[in-house]
This record gives sequence, structure tokens and C-alpha cells, in this order.
Amino acid sequence: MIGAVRLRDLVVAHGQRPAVHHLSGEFAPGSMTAVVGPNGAGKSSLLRAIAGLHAPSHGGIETSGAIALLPQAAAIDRAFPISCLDVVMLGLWAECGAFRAVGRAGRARAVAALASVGLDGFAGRPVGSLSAGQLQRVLFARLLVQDAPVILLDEPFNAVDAATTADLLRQLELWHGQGRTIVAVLHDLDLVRAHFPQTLLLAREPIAWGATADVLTAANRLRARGMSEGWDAEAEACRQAA
Ligand SMILES: Nc1ncnc2c1ncn2[C@@H]1O[C@H](COP(=O)(O)OP(=O)(O)OP(=O)(O)O)[C@@H](O)[C@H]1O
Repeated sequence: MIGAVRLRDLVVAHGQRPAVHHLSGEFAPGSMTAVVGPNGAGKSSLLRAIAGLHAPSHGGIETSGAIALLPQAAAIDRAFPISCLDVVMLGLWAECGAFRAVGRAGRARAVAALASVGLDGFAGRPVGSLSAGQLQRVLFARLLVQDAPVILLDEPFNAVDAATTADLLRQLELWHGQGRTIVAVLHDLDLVRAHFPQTLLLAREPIAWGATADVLTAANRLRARGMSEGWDAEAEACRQAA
């Protein structure tokens, strides 16, 4: 079914060290899920694996339909001399191919996407001149033109002020209302409780996955913290995955 993401005994490792350890479950089509957990819990590694940027070392990921990823802001090179419009048009890559120019219609879609995230008139601005919130709006405009049934977001509200967060959350809820599958890595648990019906609590291993109120209990959070501290930087290779 379009928009489903199924994980089967998934292990994602960097070298021999597992970042995500034996995770099974499904992001159902049209679901809106927060992925939470301590630093180093494997959240970014999970999103990158689902997006096809990092091959699993064990188990599998089944997806149906295109996947769009909003990477962590820290992973973006803002010194690269590229305009806001160019960044948004990169979202048309899958549609247009690497070596074909984006046509007039694609360009118009990119300009309209910038306007709909509140950046009318920003098309020619170099991304290096943007505030953190404006850059995040540009990246949301890129997600808009990608028009994917599955949208993955890695800390989308990091270093973003309250007004921008509210605007971007509205966009997420619009996508959710359109039946897209949303998976977002987040640290603000109040925001998760208020806006995300489903939560996956990860500490390399899954602690809990289901309705947000059932997952974000004090006991589960304590367990996640304990497990994360137990898995220090010298974590052993995963023998089961070998
Ligand atoms: N490219 C890499 N090479 C080697 N190790 C990596 C790499 N990326 C992540 N790791 C390690 O994998 C583990 C999980 O990292 P990951 O970034 O997935 O966690 P996270 O939950 O997203 O953390 P944070 O909340 O701090 O962003 C960490 O121990 C990290 O050091």
C-alpha cells in the first residue's frame, strides 16, 4: 500500500557498531509518528536508512512510493553558492532526471512552493544569507515540490523560533490530512504530545512504539536513558547481525 514503511529486524551499523538494533514494525500509510530518544540513539541513522542513504547491515526495509527526507540542518553546507530557488528545484530531480533542465512549469511550482512557506520574493537569495528559520522554510518548500507519499524529517524545528515552528507544524498537519506518512525526529516531548498521534521511542533498540501517550511514560523514558548510557561509544559489534 502506498505510503507504508515496514521494518523487519532492522540493524543499521556504522562499521561494526550498531546504531539501530533489531527494530521491527510499521509506519502505517497516513500515520504521523515522532521518533524520540537520547542523543546517539540511532534516530538519524534510522531515517537515513529508510531514505535509502545507508544500507541495513541486517534485516530489511520495505517501502512503497517515493520518500522525501529533510536532513538535519547541521548536515547542510550553507557555504555552497546556490539560490533558494535552486535548492527547491533540487526537489524535482527525481521527476526531471539529473541531466534535464527543469521546465517552466517546474520552475513555477518551485516559486509557488517558496511563496506557500512565506518566502515570496526569496527565489534569487543565496541560501548562505538566510536565518536558520528561513533555511528550514526553504527545505520545506523542497519537500512540497517533491510531493512524496512518505516524508521523513530530522529535527525539523531545531534552532527555529516559535512562530516558524507553528507555521511548519501547520504544513506537517496539512500533509498528514492529505494522507501522507510523516516520520519526524524530535526532542521536544511537549510538542510531540500535542501534535503526533504515534511515537517510536528508540535507544538503539526499540523501547516502545505506538500511541504517544502509551509510549512516553516516565518508566519508558527512564529505560531509554539507561539503555543509551549502557551502550557507550565502544558498543560491541552486533553478533546476531553478523
Ligand atoms: N557516519 C557515521 N560514522 C560512524 N558512526 C556514526 C555515524 N553516524 C552516526 N554514528 C554513530 O551512530 C550512533 C547513532 O547516531 P545517530 O546520529 O543515528 O543518533 P541520533 O539519535 O540521531 O542522535 P542525536 O539525537 O544526537 O542527533 C552514534 O553512536 C553515532 O556516533
